Amino acid sequence: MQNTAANKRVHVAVGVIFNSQGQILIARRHDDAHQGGLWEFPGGKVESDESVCDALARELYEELGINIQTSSCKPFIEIRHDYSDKVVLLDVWTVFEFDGEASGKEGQPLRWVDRSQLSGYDFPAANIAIIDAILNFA
Ligand SMILES: Nc1nc2c([nH]c(=O)n2[C@@H]2O[C@H](COP(=O)(O)OP(=O)(O)OP(=O)(O)O)[C@@H](O)[C@H]2O)c(=O)[nH]1
Ligand SMILES: [Mg+2]
Repeated sequence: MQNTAANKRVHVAVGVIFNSQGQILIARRHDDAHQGGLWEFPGGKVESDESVCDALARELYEELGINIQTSSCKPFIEIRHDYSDKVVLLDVWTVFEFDGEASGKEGQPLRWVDRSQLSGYDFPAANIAIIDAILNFA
């Protein structure tokens, strides 16, 4: 099989996590990661044996040390984006309830920000549509 962007498509579970003050959690991607140095909403790749919500719960525990109930993730938006080196399907969910205090388990910087502050951070191109949806979210 050719090593094209199309067969490198990755399905990603992404969480827009709100705290009790309505702030949203963002994390800075490692410099050497794909889209490194940019800010992201936490999450990661869905494994073949997982539901998207199970994948999100696993990734949020691994990356942040928080626990979510799968009943507390709600579908928000799906974004397909073609980077020159890979195609991603970002399956974005909101999370309003979690246990524990988020910390950067992989050494990544974290910030809780008001949604009006999101425009002050650099995100991967696929995230523009996610941020628009957050700004229009009731
Ligand atoms: N988690 C996350 N990934 C994003 C966002 N926006 C975006 O384009 N991506 C892309 O989605 C892909 C997968 O995300 P990831 O790197 O978090 O995957 P992962 O946690 O499983 O990482 P790993 O490969 O180190 O195991 C990356 O190519 C990344 O550039 C976002 O807001 N959050
Ligand atoms: Mg990740």
